[in-house]
Amino acid sequence: MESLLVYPSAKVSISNPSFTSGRTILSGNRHFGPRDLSNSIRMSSGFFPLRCTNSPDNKEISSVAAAIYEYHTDELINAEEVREWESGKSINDIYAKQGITIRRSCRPAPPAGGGMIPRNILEQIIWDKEVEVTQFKQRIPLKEVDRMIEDASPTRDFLAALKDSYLRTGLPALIAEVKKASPSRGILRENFDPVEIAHTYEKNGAACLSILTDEKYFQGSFENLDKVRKAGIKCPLLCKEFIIDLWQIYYARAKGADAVLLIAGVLPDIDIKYMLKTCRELGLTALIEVHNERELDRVLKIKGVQLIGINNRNLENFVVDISNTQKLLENRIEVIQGKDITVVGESGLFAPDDVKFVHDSGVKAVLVGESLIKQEDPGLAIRGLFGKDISK
Ligand SMILES: O=C(O)c1ccccc1NCC(=O)[C@H](O)[C@H](O)COP(=O)(O)O
Repeated sequence: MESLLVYPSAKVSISNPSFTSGRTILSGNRHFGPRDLSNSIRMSSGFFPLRCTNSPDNKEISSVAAAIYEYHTDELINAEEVREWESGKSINDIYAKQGITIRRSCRPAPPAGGGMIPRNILEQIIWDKEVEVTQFKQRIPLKEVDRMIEDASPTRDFLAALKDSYLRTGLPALIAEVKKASPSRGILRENFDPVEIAHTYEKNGAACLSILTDEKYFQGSFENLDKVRKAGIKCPLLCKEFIIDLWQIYYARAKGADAVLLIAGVLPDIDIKYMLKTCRELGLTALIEVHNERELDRVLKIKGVQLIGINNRNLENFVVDISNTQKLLENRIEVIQGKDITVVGESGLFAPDDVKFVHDSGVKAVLVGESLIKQEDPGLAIRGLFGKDISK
């Protein structure tokens, strides 16, 4: 059965049996915009096979398309990005207008002429992710992921766990990161047992855990996420991944995630909106990460955002500066509090003074990897980071 390739903000195409963000639409296929869809799709019930009456060969399309179609609220259909895409503007031009400097390579079907060279490590990671996700989707189509989700246990409330911990300790709630390696620091821990680390983090007061799933750059895996989830850990789990496609969100849910990371420096507003909606439907919390004022202001305009992470690390050049959290919150804390948004301070936190500094700036949670994972007992290291035992 052929499937409908759908990109939320844009064109759809009948081509191969998976759905993808439309940037990988293959040449030679006929493209449809959301308005075509609204006239042509007969929905059965929500998530199930449909018939696309204006497809070239009137084939059944995937259930995913139904889910995506449902998302075409008026707001999204009329979004400026959709109009721009339909009028032929390139996805990277649309991104650039929102201040997104990370381009898409549209691999594994490169644009005619090719020749794009990544401008920085984050761009390289995203381009590799485009290929990886395409391969993953061929191996495990969404229908299969859907079946896996049916067997998965219910999600736990990531945001509530952060809020409870903050109320209990009066200190920023800890999201402790299970991270073996990183592009900026190389191997952080040789003797890496994700389940053992997760247990010691939980025992020593972490409210939630962040599990790296990227293999190439962080030596993480979805298997680690699955293992930690099945090891009796009660803390809610963040799937720390470079998400560029809805499939990854479904897969994260199937593998035991309670929350996913959405990076505003990589995703345009319309993707963030779709992905937030998908997260809500799957019972997942979305942690939306920003690094600069422009990204934060974009995200603050999106309805339904509850959790924002301010990354002190510039992912394009690895420079870490914890005053970034203060700089971004300085003039926005009232707006943020008014919307009841919880802010997480991310990266570069090593000592109680660092935690106090970001707390004073307005964060109610922190995401910490390196300074814990490098210690012999990463759980005990939590006491050093907070200057006290936060488990009681
Ligand atoms: O950590 C990196 O080198 C890195 C490089 C490129 C993209 C993302 C990267 N890290 C993700 C994170 O921001 C951190 O894992 C997280 O905030 C924890 O930071 P830290 O406590 O400094 O390990």
